[in-house]
Amino acid sequence: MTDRSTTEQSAYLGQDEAARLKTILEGTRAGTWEWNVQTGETVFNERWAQIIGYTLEELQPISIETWLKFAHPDDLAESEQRLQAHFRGETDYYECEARMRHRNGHWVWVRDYGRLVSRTPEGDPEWVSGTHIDISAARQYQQQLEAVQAEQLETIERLEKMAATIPGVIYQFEMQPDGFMSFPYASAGIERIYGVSPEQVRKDASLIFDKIHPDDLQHVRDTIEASRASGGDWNCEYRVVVDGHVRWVFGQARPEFRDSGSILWHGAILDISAQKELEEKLRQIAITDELTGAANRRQFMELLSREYQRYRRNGPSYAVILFDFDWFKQVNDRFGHNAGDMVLRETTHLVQDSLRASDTFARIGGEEFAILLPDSDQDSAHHLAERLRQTLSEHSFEGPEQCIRGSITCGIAVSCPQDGNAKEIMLRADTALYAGKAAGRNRVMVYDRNLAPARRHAGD
Ligand SMILES: Nc1nc2c(ncn2[C@@H]2O[C@H](COP(=O)(O)OP(=O)(O)OP(=O)(O)O)[C@@H](O)[C@H]2O)c(=O)[nH]1
Repeated sequence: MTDRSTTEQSAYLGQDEAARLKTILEGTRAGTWEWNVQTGETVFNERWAQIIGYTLEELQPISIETWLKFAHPDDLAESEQRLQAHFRGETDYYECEARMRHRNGHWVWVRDYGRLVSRTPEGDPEWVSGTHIDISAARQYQQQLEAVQAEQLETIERLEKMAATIPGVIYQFEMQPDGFMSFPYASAGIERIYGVSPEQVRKDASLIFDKIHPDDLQHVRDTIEASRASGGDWNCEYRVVVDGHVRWVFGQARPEFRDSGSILWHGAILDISAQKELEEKLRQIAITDELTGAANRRQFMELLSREYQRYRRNGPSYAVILFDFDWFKQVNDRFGHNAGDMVLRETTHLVQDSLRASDTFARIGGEEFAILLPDSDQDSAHHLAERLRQTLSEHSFEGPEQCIRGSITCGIAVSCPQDGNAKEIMLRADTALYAGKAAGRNRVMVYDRNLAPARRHAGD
């Protein structure tokens, strides 16, 4: 401490208490007022006048009317009410916020504190004293803050409304360094997708993971881990099961690596069940024969190709049965095309009833069918073909007017290590079928290298 400040300190402490209190008050920049309720006598300090842009001198003569003249009329009623409550002893202090007209015409907000300091011998309020503190800057700041908050609220409401229109959920998903996961934000749509509320998962994401289809859970975890490790977007299609109801969803999110060490993904999960359903319908249409509902040639060749690849990788042998209606042209000619269609449809049902789930049955041409028998040899294929031939030759196809009887000829071929592609087995089965037709029809013929080559190229 310097000599000078020591001297100042001694001078300050040397003052009497009233003078020191005055110094303290001046330091707070508070306007002071004292008012005799009974006589109307009023005393303000210089600061009181300064707050509204005047000197005390300019406001003379001072009375309670001075306050009433400068205070905002709308605030006076409230002020009066609080003052009376204090006089009645209901409050320890009188406290009020009010506007006062500044010399320049604008309003200044003051916080008005006061206290009754004496009563008349009859007990009526006498002297009241208090302070005015200029809170305009704080009020302005408060108003700006409220405006910003209102704007933020409006933005959130707007986003919530937009979020409600999408078939899914907008969210933030957070992973802590210790692996703990939560959804700090999730739009209301999370209820529709996962059957849980945003509040339920705000602190803990495990409820969501419980709803992911068990077959897809690892995939979801792996893709999240890949996004965490690479910093790339998370993209994932998976199933969600809520109350036994399966729903397909597509999730996409971008990770943000935070200073705290946690990762915050911002993204959306959309319900794509309808799209998946449509995709599945289109896929079914693309692989199904329209007339019979059996697989079509494209699907048959696709599955045959997979079986061939499996066989090449030391998989089990497989067999193909091709069969063709005998004299089908005559069926059409005698009974009409619709009756011919009915025979093809009914044949499909009869054959499908005789197959294993792993077998594939397809209509690969007009009245030509093919059966792919995985994990089968020549004997089992022959046995099945013979059974089908017999079933169909004994069957009466009930037409609108008369019963139709018919027969089929089958050609059989089995997988062969020398096959260079999936089509070769089809050529051999076709050669066997052609030989069966040539030998009189209504029979099963197994491929033999001594048979005459096929009349056409099955599988092309
Ligand atoms: N009703 C119906 N007939 C079809 C369909 N596709 C092909 N056909 C008929 O099947 C017949 C096949 O005749 P062909 O190839 O001469 O054979 P086929 O009369 O069965 O004689 P083989 O096979 O030699 O015993 C033709 O009359 C075709 O019009 C179909 O989708 N519906």
